[in-house]
Amino acid sequence: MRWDDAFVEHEGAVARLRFAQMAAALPRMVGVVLRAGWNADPRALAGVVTAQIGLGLTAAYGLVAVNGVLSKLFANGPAADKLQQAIPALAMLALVSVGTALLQAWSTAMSGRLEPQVERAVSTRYYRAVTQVEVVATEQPEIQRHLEAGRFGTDSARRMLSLSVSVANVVIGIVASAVVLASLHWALLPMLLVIALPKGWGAVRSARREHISRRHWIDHRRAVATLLQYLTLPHAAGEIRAHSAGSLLLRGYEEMSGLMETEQRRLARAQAHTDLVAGAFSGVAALGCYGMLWWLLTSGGLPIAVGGTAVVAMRASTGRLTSLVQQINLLYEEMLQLNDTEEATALAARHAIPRTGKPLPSPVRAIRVRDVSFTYPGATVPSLRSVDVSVRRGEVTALVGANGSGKSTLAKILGGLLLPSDGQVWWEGPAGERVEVREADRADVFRSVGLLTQDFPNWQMTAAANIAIGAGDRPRDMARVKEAARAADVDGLIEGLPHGWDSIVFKGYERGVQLSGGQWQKVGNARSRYRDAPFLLVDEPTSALDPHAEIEAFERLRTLADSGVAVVLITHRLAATASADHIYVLDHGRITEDGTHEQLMARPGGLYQGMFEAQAAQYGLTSSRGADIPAPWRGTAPDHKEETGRPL
Ligand SMILES: Nc1ncnc2c1ncn2[C@@H]1O[C@H](COP(=O)(O)OP(=O)(O)OP(=O)(O)O)[C@@H](O)[C@H]1O
Repeated sequence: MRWDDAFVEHEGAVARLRFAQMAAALPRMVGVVLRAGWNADPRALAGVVTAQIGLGLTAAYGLVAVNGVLSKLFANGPAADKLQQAIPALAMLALVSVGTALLQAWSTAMSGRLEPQVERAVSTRYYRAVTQVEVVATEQPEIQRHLEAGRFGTDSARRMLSLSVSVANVVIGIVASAVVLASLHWALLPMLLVIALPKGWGAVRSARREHISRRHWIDHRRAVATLLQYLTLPHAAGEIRAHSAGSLLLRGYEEMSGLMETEQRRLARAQAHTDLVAGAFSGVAALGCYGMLWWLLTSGGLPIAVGGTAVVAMRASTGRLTSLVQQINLLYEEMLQLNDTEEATALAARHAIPRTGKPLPSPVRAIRVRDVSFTYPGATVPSLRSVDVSVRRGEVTALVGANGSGKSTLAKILGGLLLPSDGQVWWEGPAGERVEVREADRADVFRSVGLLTQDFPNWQMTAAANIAIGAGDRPRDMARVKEAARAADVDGLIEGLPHGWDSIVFKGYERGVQLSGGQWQKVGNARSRYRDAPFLLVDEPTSALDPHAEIEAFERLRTLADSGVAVVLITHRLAATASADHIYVLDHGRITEDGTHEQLMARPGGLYQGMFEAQAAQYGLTSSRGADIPAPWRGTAPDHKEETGRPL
């Protein structure tokens, strides 16, 4: 389950990334973090930067003070006098320590304030971009993987900020030491670099290796996480016990974890090898440096006090370098992850639903689908072929057909979620003025549509939120939430729950309750009603309802259509479609028949007639015209056509 295709492609890209390119990428990524910090809280960012510069200066003054103390101590004269003369330099050292502590505290307070804001800014930008991606783009596995990979870097921004602060701190300290060392003797500076380089090389190499590995195994990690999630999910609890699915899942987890452990072992071995090589080179370099210092001291090129300061500075700098290498290693790892998030955000923007477009006619009266074909990305056959459909306000339009015939795909085309591969979808106004969906303002399209998909989400939220989320672009209106719940016949149930509308409709939370499948479907119906849109697309809205609830639900849809809404009903319950104003029959992505129930039943050997009679036979009803079949709203709803007329 490794990310095979993308793995090869991605490995190449990362492997080609040379040290210089990575060194160039680091400031860019730190720039992303700093920009996010500046936009979120400029005062806190300015505080952190000032504190860091101050810390660099105190480090330099500290070394100057050490040099002052040592020069006095190594000068000629009685010990008491030398100590006396060293007092001002010692006082400066003490002052520098107090200053360092104060600046450190200030930096900690400011970066603590800044970090969560930076994380929020980067996360919000990423998640906003991801939720605006065209549905069809999310169907492409390589896009989906890149978008998914971006998720791991959202908190990297926070860690990068804290690491950048530490790195800046250490770098400023090292630069200060370097300046002081260079001013003592020019040859001391290259020594510092020679010690640092091998460790820097080792750190970058390890970080790259880990990152490449993480990218290869991204699908694997997702699968392992999903397996574990099933084990604790309440809705899977029954099957896990009754079908012994738990042991199967655990076995799968163990096998997959075993593979990951092998990879971890490989990484650990490679890292140990790199560390050894880097440590050996660094050790040899340190030996050479101290040898050179010895030579400078013995050949008289360096006074003994300066030699002492150099040893203090080099020891401090070597300590700082070791910490710098560790910090840069972490920083680099975080940078690669943040880079993934930035790339995912940019990719999402490239595949985003356009934000501009022509406004729809006001009011929209109909949607006309003309000669529309649609093929899902990666599919070899089209799911829709040259489809012509008209959906009018004030009517119930039914889509029927065998499994996989294209009904849900057509509903998504009607709702503007998918754009046709060929053909047009026109949104039409009262005087026949029209806008094609590709040119339309899609936000306007989405505002005009209420949608209940077959697999609508059961949000782990309160009952009220589960309905109000049907119109996430409007502030919650409890009166309308209750009205929508009443329209879906679920208000009584919710009000009877121990915490009423505030009950969390998911077991396992405090105030959590469990709803049945049919009750959930009513909540889903209420949600699409709350949308209050002129076009309502409902895909199998009654599949989990009992017979009475089902009949009532269809009657309510009829009433809704009579009030001027266009209802598009997808169902396999053909008794319900019998009263639809117009029925389209799909077969392998084509519309093979359309008309009223009576017209379709009058076509001997027709697909609709065959399906209807097959269902009727289950009830022992045999009429070939379906006259014996009680349509759910026959006789109960007013004659809507007479009452409302056909608007178009
Ligand atoms: N996301 C997708 N990616 C690729 N192919 C898809 C996708 N969704 C559906 N299909 C294919 O498109 C065809 C039509 O599917 P669709 O879901 O529209 O059928 P349907 O008529 O709604 O079926 P059902 O009655 O079973 O709900 C099927 O062959 C299906 O496999």
